[in-house]
Amino acid sequence: MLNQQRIASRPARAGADRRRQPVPFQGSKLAPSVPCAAAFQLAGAVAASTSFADATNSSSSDRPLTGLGGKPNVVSLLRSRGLVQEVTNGEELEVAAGVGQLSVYCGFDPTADSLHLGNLLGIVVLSWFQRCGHEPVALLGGATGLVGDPSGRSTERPVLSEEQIEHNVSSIGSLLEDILTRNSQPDVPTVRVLNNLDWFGPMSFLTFLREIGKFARVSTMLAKDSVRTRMESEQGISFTEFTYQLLQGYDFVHLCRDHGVRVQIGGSDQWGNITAGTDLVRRLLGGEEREPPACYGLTFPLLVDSEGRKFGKSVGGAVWLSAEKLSPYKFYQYLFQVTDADVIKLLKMLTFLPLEDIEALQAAMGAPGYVPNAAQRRLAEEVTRFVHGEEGLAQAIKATEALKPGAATQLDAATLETVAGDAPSATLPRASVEGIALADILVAVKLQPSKSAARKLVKGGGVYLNNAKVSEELYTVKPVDLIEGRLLLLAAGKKNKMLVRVSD
Ligand SMILES: Nc1ncnc2c1ncn2[C@@H]1O[C@H](COP(=O)(O)OP(=O)(O)OP(=O)(O)O)[C@@H](O)[C@H]1O
Ligand SMILES: N[C@@H](Cc1ccc(O)cc1)C(=O)O
Repeated sequence: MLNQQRIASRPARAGADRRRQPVPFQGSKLAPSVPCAAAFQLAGAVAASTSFADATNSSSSDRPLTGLGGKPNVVSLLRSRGLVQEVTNGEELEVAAGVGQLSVYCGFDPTADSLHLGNLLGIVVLSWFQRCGHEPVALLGGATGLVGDPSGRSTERPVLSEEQIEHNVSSIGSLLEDILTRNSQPDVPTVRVLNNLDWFGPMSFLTFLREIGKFARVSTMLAKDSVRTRMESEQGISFTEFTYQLLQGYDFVHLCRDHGVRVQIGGSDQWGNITAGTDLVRRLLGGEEREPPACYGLTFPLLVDSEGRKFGKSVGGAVWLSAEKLSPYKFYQYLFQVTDADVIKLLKMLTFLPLEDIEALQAAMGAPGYVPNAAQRRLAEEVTRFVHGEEGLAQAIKATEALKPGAATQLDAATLETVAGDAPSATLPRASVEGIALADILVAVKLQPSKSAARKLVKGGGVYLNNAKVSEELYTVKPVDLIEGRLLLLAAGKKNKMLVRVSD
């Protein structure tokens, strides 16, 4: 029996498949899973935070921005930032968004225990709706995750166990709630996090067939790209995945009828499922004598890598949003290293910076005196702050500073552990560290090939102990050198770093 009481319908604390036209994203210059040797050279900077008024100033839009209570119209704002691919009834939605508060939802299937950078677009768009006065609803696919969305996939999804899905629902539920709640202002509607297992769990198969299936046309279902492409493949498509669009479609019906949700958003690969929803809303909630509620779908372009593949879990190593799976430092570094060709587009799509600030950065990039990577730094700061908060950003900047060659940053064990995955590390017994010549330790951890080479390097000023230069040839390591009694950061030359853990 499925446990339906995980992330249930709880209020938050504070508050086509066709026409895929992905946004080319050249990817980072550095794959996230690759230890970032080059990244050690990058310096961080403390960023200024962006006020709501600034963030929603989209002066370069050529459309009138009229929204709720003096806030911009969310649809034109999203258009101006390249965040609209298709809308089911664009003009009408734009009018509706200026007239009253809308509830808008984005669904996330629990196919992993974290979301990734591609999914961040959905969170950003939800946040924009919220900033413009509308209510964001994050829907966890506790039920749909058990079925598997065929959209954008050439093969069947692996079936995950109920326990795994349950675990993933709980992890991504907390992540979504944390990000959306932390980034919401006091004067905007609070976030709701729902789980579709709450309504599908208790529904019998017969009820599904009689009350939902009866309203679905098989010809329309077959015409969806997600189904058509798979039908043409050797493997075909299972009945299970074929029905997926009806589950997502019915979510929209349920959310519209019971929660007043009027808009569904998603990546462009979700167009087929989203229109299945608007279609079912018309059929189930409208009739000869009653107008169906006006519901809308809006898709945003997919972020794709340099080879045009959807930026997600499977391609090139996911850039995870959860700090447990990817440290804020690595997340920051990934964004810091996107190419010049991508950075402006990403600033528009992934940050809340005013367009005029982004345009100013763009102009500065081509002008003399431009500090290299200033635009990348801004991108990394803004997005890291949005995902990991001020604390996560501070941690990322501190780690970046600490790993800068010759940095004079005060090191602490937490910072060092943060970057442990990026610098090589070694473990030595305490007796092989305390009272032992630094040159010998350099050899023991293979930073130098021989004692003589190590001594020469120390003497020449090429060795750093906890970021401080040591030039005494026979220097011996003392207990006070150990950071929190257990760690040393050694560097031979400016780039070769090694984290030494001391065991008892
Ligand atoms: N690269 C991307 N750019 C924009 N939106 C994306 C991207 N990847 C996923 N999304 C959106 O995030 C939501 C969740 O998508 P999904 O679970 O399919 O992501 P995924 O992890 O990439 O999937 P997969 O399991 O196929 O790798 C959908 O609305 C989807 O369109
Ligand atoms: N199908 C979406 C997730 C989703 C699930 C349920 C919905 O109602 C909406 C969206 C995806 O794979 O990413």
